[in-house]
Amino acid sequence: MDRIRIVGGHKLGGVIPISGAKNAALPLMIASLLTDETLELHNVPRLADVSLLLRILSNHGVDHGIAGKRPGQTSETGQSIRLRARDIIDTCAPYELVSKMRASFWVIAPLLARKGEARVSLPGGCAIGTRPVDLLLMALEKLGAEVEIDGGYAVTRAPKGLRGAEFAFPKVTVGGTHIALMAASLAHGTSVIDNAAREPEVVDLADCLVKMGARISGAGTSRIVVEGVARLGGAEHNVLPDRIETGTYAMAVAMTGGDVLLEGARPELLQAALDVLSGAGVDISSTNEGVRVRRNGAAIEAVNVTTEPFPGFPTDLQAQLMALMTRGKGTSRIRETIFENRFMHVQELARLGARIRLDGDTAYVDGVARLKGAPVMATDLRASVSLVIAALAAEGETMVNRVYHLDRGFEALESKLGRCGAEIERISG
Ligand SMILES: CC(=O)N[C@H]1[C@@H](OP(=O)(O)OP(=O)(O)OC[C@H]2O[C@@H](n3ccc(=O)[nH]c3=O)[C@H](O)[C@@H]2O)O[C@H](CO)[C@@H](O)[C@@H]1O
Ligand SMILES: C=C(OP(=O)(O)O)C(=O)O
Repeated sequence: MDRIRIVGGHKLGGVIPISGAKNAALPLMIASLLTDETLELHNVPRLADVSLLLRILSNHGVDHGIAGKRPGQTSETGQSIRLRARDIIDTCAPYELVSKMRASFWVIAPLLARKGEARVSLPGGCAIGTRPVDLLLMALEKLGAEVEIDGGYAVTRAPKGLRGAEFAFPKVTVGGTHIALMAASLAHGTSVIDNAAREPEVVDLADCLVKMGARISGAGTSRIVVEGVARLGGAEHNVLPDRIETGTYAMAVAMTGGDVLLEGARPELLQAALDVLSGAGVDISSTNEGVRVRRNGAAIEAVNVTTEPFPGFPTDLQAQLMALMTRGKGTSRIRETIFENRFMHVQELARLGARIRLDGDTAYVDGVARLKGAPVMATDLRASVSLVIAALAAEGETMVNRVYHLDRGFEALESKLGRCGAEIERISG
């Protein structure tokens, strides 16, 4: 199994290109199941989750190919892919594939909308919480599907097609909103989705569906209206830049000190996180090329932050912020409200010398003068990268084990950081 070795203590300086967003690319790829024409996606990150989803989509009959490079795309970052689901050959998504990645469950919506049936394994448990799918199934039921759980599978049928409906999610759910958008786009009649997720990735999916012929208004607000259409067609779409990758590198630069341009980043996608960093004393500025992050000598001030659905501070940046605050001046308070068990990084950060107390959904982080390298291991994607951030500022060597978590969501991590002066290498095997 690969490991990443980091020797801390180097300031970061230079340019880090921001990749396409994993969490936008995945639902966009799944949307290819809604049409028999070609969906061409650009700026798709080269990630393990993308490769796995391609396997899942192939299983349903999606042909895929890598399209030519676009200006600015290197062999290391970003790819253009063409997806075509001429016919759906299988409406079952098996346990072996779906259990590896939560987002793969979302194929349930286009399979049902296009073929009138779907049998999809319930997604596996995950290191950040229980993550039920009750609200996703509720949305499909509201749109006229019959749903039952059979042998660990969600089995849904709508033999006469889905029909538009008006409903509200009792809790904001990104995946629920994605699948409601896809299903409602091919339903008979109009749907109104209240308390919809406002995340930029939802807007990106809606924009692409509109290019495919869907009639959607209000994406990005908590009330989305979808007028169903009889069929959708092909389209070409650029995946939006990854706001979580942007925030992660911003925190890495804040941690080590230095001056880095996050090229292609869009500040409006993560304003809450950038505001927290500014409040902590980090110099953040928007330029025509992206977001510039600087910290030269100033102390990192402690923060008081609660994770919330967009436009609030994202749960996917909570672990990274916690890593940064291990070097903060005073005690930071970080409250996690989205996932009940997203603190697996706490015990690993402690190996590096961090002082963190947990009290229910809140972590209290007492800043320390120095961290020291150690072997660490994390159990999920963002927790893993929080260890990388801490290691960049720790004295001596840190070995981050179980790198496959990082490969799920961070494209070319070692070379992006290495080119900015970090001492970081992957050790294979
Ligand atoms: C691939 C992808 O885009 N993943 C993101 C997506 O996950 P995902 O779409 O799975 O997260 P949700 O927004 O659905 O989850 C939000 C909350 O709702 C709960 N819930 C969700 C569905 C349901 O049927 N029942 C239920 O109770 C969840 O357990 C969680 O407590 O949004 C999360 C919240 O921004 C991010 O952390 C993930 O990175
Ligand atoms: C939790 C995440 O992903 P997933 O929903 O695929 O587990 C994430 O991207 O941080």
